[in-house]
Amino acid sequence: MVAQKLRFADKSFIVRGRLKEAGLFGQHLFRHGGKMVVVTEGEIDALSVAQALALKWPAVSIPNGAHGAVKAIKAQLEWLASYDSIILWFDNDKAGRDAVAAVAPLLPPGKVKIVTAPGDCKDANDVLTRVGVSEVQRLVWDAPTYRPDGIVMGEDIELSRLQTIEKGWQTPLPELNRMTGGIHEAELWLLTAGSGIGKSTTSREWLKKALEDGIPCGAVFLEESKETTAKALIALDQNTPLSRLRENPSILTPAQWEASYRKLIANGRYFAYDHFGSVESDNLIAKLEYMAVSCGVKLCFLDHISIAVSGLDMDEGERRAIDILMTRLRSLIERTRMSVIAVSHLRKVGGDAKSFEQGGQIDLDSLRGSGALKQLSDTVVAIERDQQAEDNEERDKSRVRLLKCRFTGMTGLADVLRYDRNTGRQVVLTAFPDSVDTPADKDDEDPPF
Ligand SMILES: Nc1ncnc2c1ncn2[C@@H]1O[C@H](COP(=O)(O)OP(=O)(O)OP(=O)(O)O)[C@@H](O)[C@H]1O
Repeated sequence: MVAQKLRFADKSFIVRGRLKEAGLFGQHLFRHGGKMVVVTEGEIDALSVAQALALKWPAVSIPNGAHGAVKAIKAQLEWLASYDSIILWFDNDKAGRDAVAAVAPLLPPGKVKIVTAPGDCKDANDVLTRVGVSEVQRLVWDAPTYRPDGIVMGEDIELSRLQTIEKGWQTPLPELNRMTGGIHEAELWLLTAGSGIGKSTTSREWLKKALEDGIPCGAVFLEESKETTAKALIALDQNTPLSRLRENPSILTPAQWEASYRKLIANGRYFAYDHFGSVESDNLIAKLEYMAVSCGVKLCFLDHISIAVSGLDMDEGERRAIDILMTRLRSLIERTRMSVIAVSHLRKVGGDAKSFEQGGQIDLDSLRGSGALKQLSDTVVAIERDQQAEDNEERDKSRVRLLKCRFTGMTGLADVLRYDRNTGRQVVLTAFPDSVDTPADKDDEDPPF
């Protein structure tokens, strides 16, 4: 005997000796190893379970109540693990439930089962005295196996959910669509190019098509006001260069303004982020979450990553800030299932290599700021163009290069685009391959998300 616990009629108790050395209450009666052991929160509960199981099965109790559960279990881990099945039956109250949640992950995975006393019964002794022996037996034998949060049995993954069609939204670029399958639910796409090559122009073209396809869209263009973005969409719709429309709004008739405005802006599915010059990253993530959850946005355009992190006050600089933003963005996308197309910049090329503004070839390591950009994105699309080409036609021609695509694994050159200076539109020079749906074929289809 190393210790004695004395319990008085008023439920107060004192301890004599060294309880720390005593192990679990009742443990000394049972051997090392066996099929099953029941662990309760109190001594009387252990006696109750033992009696209900005809004294044939080990039943022990932690010595110090719920608050000492973790320590007591940790000290006897080896002995408990020697049993095939460890049944935890703690009290049906907050302290008991918290103790089970803290103790269960300490024990070997797959061995732990949990009993919860039914209804208003507090513990095993309560069940024995108020309901009876057979209920105690039933609860012990039927105890469900403990599984940590987030672990799912294969059987619980429904077959029908595996058979759903995963259709991507088709961008305006047919070859890119063929190579990627389009933008699927909960995907993070990066769009990158050298300075002034046409990232924003491309994003707006895609945004316009998504709105026409009936998809609720978010427009987070951090370098321009919400009015400029809206004006740019109207300019695209009216095949007018934005610069011309800004200088002279009356090149469009009131009816033209109204028609494009109703179609693309005031249509119930266009949501713009009014950033007022503040682009603090925490705030940005909260706004994106709101767009996804409360506004039902399925496709969000974020132009661009570097300005989104400029509000983050980070000693470690831009790389760390981009890591954090990308990680938050990724988890937001997983939570909300919204897809994001984010614009990202390129680093300066070193040495004699051609710059990205002069048509230099882009690869994944050209992304500026952090490895997280390529790692956490599903798809990375680059646009290459020689801004300084002698030949006008060559200067306005850009090549779309797929750098990464998780969905299909394809990479390489995709579409070729020509920028039409008279209309401000990107014209796709790629021929529509037979296998790709033309926009006309898709008229009567539902949107993919
Ligand atoms: N393929 C193209 N050929 C020629 N000019 C283009 C092309 N695409 C866009 N432009 C024009 O180039 C200018 C810059 O385009 P845009 O703002 O889209 O570039 P960006 O890559 O987003 O620039 P930044 O790096 O400053 O964010 C715009 O005036 C646009 O009209």
